[in-house]
Amino acid sequence: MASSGKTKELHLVMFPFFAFGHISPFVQLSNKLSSYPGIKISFLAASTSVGRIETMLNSTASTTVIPLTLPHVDGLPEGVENTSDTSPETVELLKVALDLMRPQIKTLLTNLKPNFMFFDFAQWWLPEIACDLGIKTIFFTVFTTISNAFVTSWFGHDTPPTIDELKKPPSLHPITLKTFQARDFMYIFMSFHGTPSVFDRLIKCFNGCNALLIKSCREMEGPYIDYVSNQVKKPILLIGPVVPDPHSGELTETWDSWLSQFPANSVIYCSFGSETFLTDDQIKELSLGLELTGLPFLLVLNFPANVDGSTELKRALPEGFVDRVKGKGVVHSGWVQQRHILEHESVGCYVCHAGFSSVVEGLVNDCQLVMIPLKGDQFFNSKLIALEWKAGVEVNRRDEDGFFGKDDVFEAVKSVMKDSGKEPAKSIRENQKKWKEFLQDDEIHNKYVADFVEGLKAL
Ligand SMILES: O=c1ccn([C@@H]2O[C@H](COP(=O)(O)OP(=O)(O)O[C@H]3O[C@H](CO)[C@@H](O)[C@H](O)[C@H]3O)[C@@H](O)[C@H]2O)c(=O)[nH]1
Repeated sequence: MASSGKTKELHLVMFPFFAFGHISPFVQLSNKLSSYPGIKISFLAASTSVGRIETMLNSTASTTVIPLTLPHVDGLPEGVENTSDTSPETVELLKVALDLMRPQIKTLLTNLKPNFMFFDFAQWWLPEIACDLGIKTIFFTVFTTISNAFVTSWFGHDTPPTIDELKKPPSLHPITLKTFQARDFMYIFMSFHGTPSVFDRLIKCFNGCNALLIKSCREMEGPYIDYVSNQVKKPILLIGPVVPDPHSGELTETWDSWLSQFPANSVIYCSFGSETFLTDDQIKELSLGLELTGLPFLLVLNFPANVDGSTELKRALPEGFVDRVKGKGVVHSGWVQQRHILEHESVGCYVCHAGFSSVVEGLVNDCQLVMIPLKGDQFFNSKLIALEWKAGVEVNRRDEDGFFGKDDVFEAVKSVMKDSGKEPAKSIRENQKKWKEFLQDDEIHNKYVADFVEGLKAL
């Protein structure tokens, strides 16, 4: 092991799945830990993502990004090494490539000899090779504990749960899922290209790791942490809320001057993160709903990598919409400086997909959250925020297919943005403030990190 010598250095290897929604939390974890004395980090990444990851990591001498070579997989175009470069048809092939990397990772670990390997949900084979090499493994789940509680509800089932069972997960009682949400979850039990399903990967990760690391804390998700702990029967380490470090740089002049024309807290920022795409119907209803509110808005809509964003926008937006909202609403496709935008004083409402980093960024910037969760963990994040923390609202959807209409969007925005002195807006704002304070409390963060490092050393 590398920790010999007087410094008692801990060498950690980070290995997220090839998706920025996964890479970002691993980067945030690395940034929290790299400033801790005696910690050295090696960050494994597909070679085409290295440059971007290096810009996200705090530049300390103790963190190194190590490029990986993805093997050739029939059907996966050369150079496609991240979910952001794939199409829905090829996305599962990234897991095929990942599974073929076992020998490469084994050689790398043999040379690096780290103390701990932090790995992601897809690398089900990792604990086995690490164990052979005497390296301890930490399964770092990038999802909220409520999402993990849902998944672990089905531990011990011989057959996949039915839609009706999925709608009433024992771990979430009394919270239930709608039919369209339960149907979406059938995905995790499906196998593609002969590789293990997400559920089978998760079981192997939970069972094989030495400990589970969750980016949450008792204050945020106490009962779910207890539930997961009971289900997985492994030590659980908590790193606390992973709130991104203060960002650097300024908001570009174009967006700054556009937003600055409007009164404080009046603009709706609407976006769906890095890998969530809306259907044509959803785009239509959402844009008409934003128009109905009468508030200024910045709507960001993205599309899979294999289609042209501006062509898709022209096709999907309602006829005449862009002209009608000119001066008050703007639609954009592509990456934006989300944290700078949410921080802008004119922005007061964030309509989003409930990706967890995004909701945290909304809460700490005093934006009222209106959530339209579209897949997977987003459904649970939204329930946590809207039903347990009561710090935001979810747009009403039809049970069977998840349809929402323009009026549903309008009503949800209205409920948090109009009459802020009346219920429910009043208590939602109070709760948002309470969570903002908690999420920004450095003392709590530092204590969690210190306890986590001690917990790691004790393993
Ligand atoms: O144009 C953009 C889009 C995103 N971001 C940033 O990207 C991050 C997105 O984070 P989040 O909303 O948590 O994740 P996504 O990458 O959108 O979502 C994926 O990953 C999350 C887990 O990390 C899951 O909760 C989601 O379901 C999954 O879609 C945030 O820091 C945003 O500020 C930008 O800066 N600009």
